Amino acid sequence: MIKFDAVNKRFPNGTTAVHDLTLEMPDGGITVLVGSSGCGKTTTLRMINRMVDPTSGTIHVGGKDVLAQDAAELRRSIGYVIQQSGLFPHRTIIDNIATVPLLLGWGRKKARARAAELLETVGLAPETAKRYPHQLSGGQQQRVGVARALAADPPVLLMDEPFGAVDPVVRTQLQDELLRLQQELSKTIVFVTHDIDEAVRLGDRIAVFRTGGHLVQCATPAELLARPADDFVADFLGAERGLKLLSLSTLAEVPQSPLPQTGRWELALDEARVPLGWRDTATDSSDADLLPVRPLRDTDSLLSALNESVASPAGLVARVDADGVLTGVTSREDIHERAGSAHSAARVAV
Ligand SMILES: Nc1ncnc2c1ncn2[C@@H]1O[C@H](COP(=O)(O)OP(=O)(O)OP(=O)(O)O)[C@@H](O)[C@H]1O
Repeated sequence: MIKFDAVNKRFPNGTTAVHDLTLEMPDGGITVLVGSSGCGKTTTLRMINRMVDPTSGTIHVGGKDVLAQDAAELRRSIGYVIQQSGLFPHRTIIDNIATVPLLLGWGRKKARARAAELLETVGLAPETAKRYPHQLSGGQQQRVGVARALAADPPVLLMDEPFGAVDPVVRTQLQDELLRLQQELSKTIVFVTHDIDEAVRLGDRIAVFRTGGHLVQCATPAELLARPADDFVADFLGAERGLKLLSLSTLAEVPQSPLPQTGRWELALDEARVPLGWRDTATDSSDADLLPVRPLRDTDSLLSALNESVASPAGLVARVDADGVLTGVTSREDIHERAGSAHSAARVAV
């Protein structure tokens, strides 16, 4: 666990970046730090590995006071990922990833073997190893940055806007990868972002900061969305915070029924019973006129289901298994009902 106790950071020019911060970041979880620009997120993160030292207060990592440890040694024992990936431009990818193991005296062979293994872990092809950073896309460079931070298998990973510089599609992929990796590795991760959707998606806990380095609220995503501590947090979460809450529940527990055989709209299926689109039986339409269907799986969110139920001309969501084969349908009313109960549950649960 990472523990901040009454921590203050005042820079020599008089700026208070962090004000009286007391915060616990649990072991094996992702704590996301959010807040507007300049509210002290990066400074908070950098105090964990002593790139910045606090003016007062204490910080413990795994029960040890960081100020009592050698700063360089501490830094090597904590993974660190930043927005511009921070790769060494004149070193190959494999050597970039092997940096910390080499510094720790692992020997070139062992360090490279570990780096090659990590390339695969973060979803990069083995031939990437011999390339240089400028020969990779932004998203690939970020993956290398994550691999490099994981190289010495540190228990703690600090990530400062790691996916801020890539487009939204790549960003979602990188978030998925991080969640998959985290299921395997259970690192203690501190993740800084401006993006509240990213925070809700990744965070086990979210800490919201206000200008002047004040922590306003630290809670699970569901609690934050259902019960923001004050107007500042509510504004920060945005007008759609009710909908964001639905992104945290899945369709799994919403009942489904067999495809109705009557009604104006018919769901066209292929031979394997994979949905193709909605056919309007009131007109003389062909397969080319089918209206689009976006079938959903049990793992899809209630927010996706609500979206699809509004878009579907039949007001029905087509449900499919992992192979895309139809398992049943769910009505718009059932999804609304479930959405309402997800809200009531989040309001009372703490
Ligand atoms: N080395 C420094 N010297 C003086 N002031 C600094 C220094 N580093 C940061 N600050 C100031 O401390 C405050 C907090 O900065 P910090 O980078 O921690 O915020 P942030 O929330 O990470 O911001 P952003 O989201 O824009 O990255 C800001 O007012 C910043 O200008």
